[in-house]
Amino acid sequence: MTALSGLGWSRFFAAQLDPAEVGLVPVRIATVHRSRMMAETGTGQIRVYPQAHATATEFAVGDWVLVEPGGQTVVRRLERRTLLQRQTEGARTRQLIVANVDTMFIVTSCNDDFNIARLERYLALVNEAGITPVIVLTKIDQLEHARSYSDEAKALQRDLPVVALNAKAPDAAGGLSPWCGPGQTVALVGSSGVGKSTLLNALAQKAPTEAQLTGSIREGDGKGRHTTTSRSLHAIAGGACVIDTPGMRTLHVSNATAGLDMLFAEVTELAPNCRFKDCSHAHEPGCAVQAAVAAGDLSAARLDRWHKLQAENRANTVLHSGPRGNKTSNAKGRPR
Ligand SMILES: Nc1nc2c(ncn2[C@@H]2O[C@H](COP(=O)(O)OP(=O)(O)OP(=O)(O)O)[C@@H](O)[C@H]2O)c(=O)[nH]1
Ligand SMILES: [Zn+2]
Repeated sequence: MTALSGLGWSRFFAAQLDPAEVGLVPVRIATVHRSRMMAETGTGQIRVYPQAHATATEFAVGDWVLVEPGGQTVVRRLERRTLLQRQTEGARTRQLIVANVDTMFIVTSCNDDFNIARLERYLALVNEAGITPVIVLTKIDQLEHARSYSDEAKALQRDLPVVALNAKAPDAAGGLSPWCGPGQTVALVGSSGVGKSTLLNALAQKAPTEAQLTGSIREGDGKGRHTTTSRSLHAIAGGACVIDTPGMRTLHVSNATAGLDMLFAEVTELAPNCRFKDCSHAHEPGCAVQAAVAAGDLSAARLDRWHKLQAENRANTVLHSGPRGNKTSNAKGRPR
């Protein structure tokens, strides 16, 4: 394993290099501040600058960029595998949160933190970004009754991987190893206190060499309070790396139409069978979705959450007028 693959470098990025670019050095953006960025080289961090015509806000933590050997100016940013972004209130442009994350561990504990509606929000955003979601249920050692959190989590989305573990157990990282191979980048989200730091430490302790730890894992005071909000990259067990994403604490669903369709695939697939093409699945005659609820194939509560998230997505998605006055969503230029 090379130092770069421990930072998430993979064939997807290597394949993008032109023959003319073989002399350039790939580095990975670890922090972005106004005009200043720090990048991981595999042996340490260097300061890098956007090209003259660009600004740092066009870059996201996790981006791979090419620099001249010994240089600090970005020559080119490589195409992203995935991009998590969000609409900040009142802003016309979208804020880039993190790029090139392969797997998002959505962490929740097997207690009152477990909240289906919130997990669905995370899933919609993670799906939309092109990231593979994995639900990680922590604190199984503290389960008081036999409620099947795993079954409830699996029902949230088709083929959704769900891993239940005790984050404090010595083998905690083992359950996450399928997503932590060389060249992989993972990130964790979840509420305060669910065990994200505990899991991070479990993953980091199994890193092949201490020297590969390129940053401190815990940017806090040990009581769950974060003293710094800077995001960074860390090498972890199995040859993968993890990116801190504190920016995922607010969960407005916007520009997530495809992510919602994937989350609610059973509803999405029924819609073409409705009598009306633009059926809202609320009160129309001949609605295949309502029929599925009546037949007991779809729960009314799930459809209710579908309605709520659809409405929120519509309200928060900023529409821009395209060149010919055609309205387009600013997510990926999908026509609406
Ligand atoms: N018994 C048990 N305790 C756990 C488990 N996971 C985490 N804890 C404990 O729960 C508390 C909170 O864990 P953290 O890892 O700090 O939670 P966090 O998600 O990082 O929280 P923030 O830093 O506030 O975002 C700690 O006391 C952990 O030891 C688990 O699976 N089982
Ligand atoms: Zn319908």
